[in-house]
Order: sequence, then structure tokens, then C-alpha cells
Amino acid sequence: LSQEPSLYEERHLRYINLLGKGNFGSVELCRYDPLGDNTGELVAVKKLQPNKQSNMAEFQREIHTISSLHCENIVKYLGVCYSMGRLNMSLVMEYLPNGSLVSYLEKNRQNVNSKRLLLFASQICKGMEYLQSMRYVHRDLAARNILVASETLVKIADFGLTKIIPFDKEYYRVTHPGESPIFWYAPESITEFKFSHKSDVWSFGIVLHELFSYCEHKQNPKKVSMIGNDMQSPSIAMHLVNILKENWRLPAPLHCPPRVYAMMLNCWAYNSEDRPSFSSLGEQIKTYIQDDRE
Ligand SMILES: CC(C)(Nc1nc(-c2c[nH]c3ncc(Cl)cc23)ncc1F)C(=O)NCC(F)(F)F
Repeated sequence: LSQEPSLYEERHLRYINLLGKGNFGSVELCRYDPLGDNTGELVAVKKLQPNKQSNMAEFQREIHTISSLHCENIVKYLGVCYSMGRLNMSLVMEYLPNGSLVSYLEKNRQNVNSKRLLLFASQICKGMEYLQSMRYVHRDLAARNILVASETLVKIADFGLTKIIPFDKEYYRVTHPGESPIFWYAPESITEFKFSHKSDVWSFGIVLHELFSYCEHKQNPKKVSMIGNDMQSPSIAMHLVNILKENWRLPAPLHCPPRVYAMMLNCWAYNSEDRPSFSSLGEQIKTYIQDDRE
């Protein structure tokens, strides 16, 4: 099997269409076609937004992050492509034609049963356990950032916000409110901008909810708006933290097995140290898959 080239020549990357906009970059579907006969492979190419040099350093960190990850439940890094001399660069990743979990569940809802949802959940857990072993916090774990490789394999993607936890601390503190929807944020991430493996576990609980509601918008309250600089959102963020403090949580999705909802509630423990670890969640889900009583 030929080793993937990690250096892609821009002249052989044929643009096909835009896949979407991620954290500070857009991702395009391209065909890498050095022979020029359309037999080349399809790839997902993440381009840095032009003339945002400040992001260049961040982007290089993202490339370094994803190129160091080797796990079947994490989207594969293929290489980089330099353009404009070495002034600009793009990240080349494997292209998964089934797209994100959100579109997949909306399209295939009728033939995805709870056993398969649990299989997806266990794979996301495995990917997160691997990330944790590398001291990374994802910070943007959501169904929109999970890709479907096949009907029995999903992969975590979009490492634009991923940070390394410093060796002497258990969390990463960002200096400014992120651009992510607070709907997926743990309370301490909203109030103190603190991100840890345990705040990723909170987000995993939200992903479980998305899985078992087949990412239907009606089933969960509107994604509370972005934290950002529009003035009214701090009050929305504080309102959310207050009702969480009073133990309000998302209601169980329709037909969600009670033991799965119990698992979500465990992930949503207000105090981060009361939340389970990804390895214990993975074990629990594995037993649910085995004795699946659906
Ligand atoms: C920002 C971007 C492009 N958005 C989309 N990617 C793909 C999409 C479809 N197939 C893909 N194969 C690889 C990659 Cl990196 C993306 C896609 N499909 C739809 C998107 F909106 C993305 O990265 N989303 C996170 C992901 F879906 F990947 F988890």
C-alpha cells in the first residue's frame, strides 16, 4: 500500500465543491489528480481564511495536532499543501462521503436503531479516550463535528479548537469567550472559560442526547446562541448556568432507553469531578451493546 504523500502539490488539487465552514477555515472537497485523468483520490482540504496571518500560527498548531493523532475514530490527516510560496498552507484530510452525523441521522433515521446509536457512542468515547491519552481537550465535541465513515464507523473531526492541557494542570483556561454555541458547554467553561477532559465529558453527554434524538432540532431547545460579542448573550449564558445550578437538565429524548438517559445525566454533573471518565463511559456502553434488550 503506497504511503500517502504528506506533501500535496497545489497544481494537482482540483476543486470540486465547498464542504463547509469550520473553526476559522473553510473545507473544500477536492480531487488530488496528479495523473490528470480523474483517477485521483477525493480529499477534504481545509484552507486558512486568506489574509488572517494571526490565524496562521493557530492553523499550524491545528495541523500539528491532527498530524499527531492516529486512531480509527479520528479523521485521518493526509498531508499539507503549500501555496503562494510557503505563505499559505492547507490541511489535507481523508474525505468521508457520508458527511457529518447530523445529516446522516436526519437522512437515515428509520434504519438506525438504538444498538447502532450505542455503537457510534462507544466509538466517539474511544476517540475521546485516545485524545485524553494525548492530553488534548477537543473543546468542540458535537454531533456536527463527528463524521460518518460507514454505517458502522464514525470519526471525530474539526480540531480547530483543540488545546493541549499543560503538564502541571488539569484544565486549559482560554482568555476570551469562544465562538462556540454554549449549548454544548459545561458550566465551568461558560463561567470561567475552563476546559478539561471533564468538560469534554459534559459535551459528550450532549452528543448522546443528539444521537438519541437523531439530531432533531424540535427535540432539544434551540441551540442557545453563540457566546460572542453581541451584548445579550452573556445574560443568556448566565441564565443557562443558573438553571443548570438549579438542576434543570435537557429532558430525555423520545424513546430513549432510561439507562442511556441516566448516563447523560451523569455526564451533566454540575461539579466536573463528579462526571464519569471516557474510559468508564466506554465500558458502560459496551455492556449496554452486549445485552441490548431493544
Ligand atoms: C467544516 C466542515 C468541513 N463541515 C462539513 N464537512 C463535511 C464533510 C463531509 N465529508 C467530510 N470529510 C472530511 C471532512 Cl474534514 C469534512 C467532511 N460535510 C458537511 C460540512 F458542513 C467540517 O469539517 N465539519 C466537521 C466534520 F463534519 F468534519 F466533522
